[in-house]
Amino acid sequence: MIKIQAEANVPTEHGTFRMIAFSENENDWMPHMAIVAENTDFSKPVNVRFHSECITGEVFHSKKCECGQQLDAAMKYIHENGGIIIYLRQEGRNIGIINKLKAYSLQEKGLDTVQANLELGLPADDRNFGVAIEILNLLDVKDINLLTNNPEKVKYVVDSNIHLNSRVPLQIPANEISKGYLQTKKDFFGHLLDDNDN
Ligand SMILES: Nc1nc2c(ncn2[C@@H]2O[C@H](COP(=O)(O)OP(=O)(O)OP(=O)(O)O)[C@@H](O)[C@H]2O)c(=O)[nH]1
Ligand SMILES: [Zn+2]
Repeated sequence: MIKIQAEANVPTEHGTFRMIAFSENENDWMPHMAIVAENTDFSKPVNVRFHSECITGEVFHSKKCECGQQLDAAMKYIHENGGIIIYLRQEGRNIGIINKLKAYSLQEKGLDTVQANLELGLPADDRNFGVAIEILNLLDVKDINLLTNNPEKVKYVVDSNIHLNSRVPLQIPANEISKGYLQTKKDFFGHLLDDNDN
């Protein structure tokens, strides 16, 4: 069972957030995180994003995906409207950074995101959002607006004890490099993306 291990207020470029670390024990160096905007009103549906770690996109501003821009957009959104980002340590859709770089290497040879994972003998997406539901329960959140384009995340909430009030799209316009990646998300995973954006 995970629990809150530590929490503190952290000022950022997007405002100040309460950062909370969740794990089974305090020696976990990669705990899941929740960042809670100061003006969050828990008596109304809470804006929530489940965000999977992407070191290439978020730290190094990779152009292959839109994860860094989505994280920034979500921080800005919850700073303005209240809400929580649940930052999940699911690098590379939970195959880890070593396997993700191996997959990128295969992508350089022409495979798409999904084909590359399968070629490595790994699932196309190995994530489970159950832990995000657990975190919402620990924070006593019962009703949410979910910031996502991913129908799988929507399904996890619908199948849980949390009420889904609405889905808020979080679309970032494609660039020349991310175009194919976004098209695969739409075609293979059924992500809810508008045509004119990718
Ligand atoms: N295996 C693999 N993982 C990737 C690749 N590109 C991005 N990722 C990972 O994908 C995760 C982000 O998931 P996405 O499927 O892009 O988006 P999502 O979070 O499911 O959906 P949204 O809520 O709409 O953003 C992060 O963990 C990234 O590290 C890739 O080419 N291969
Ligand atoms: Zn990414």
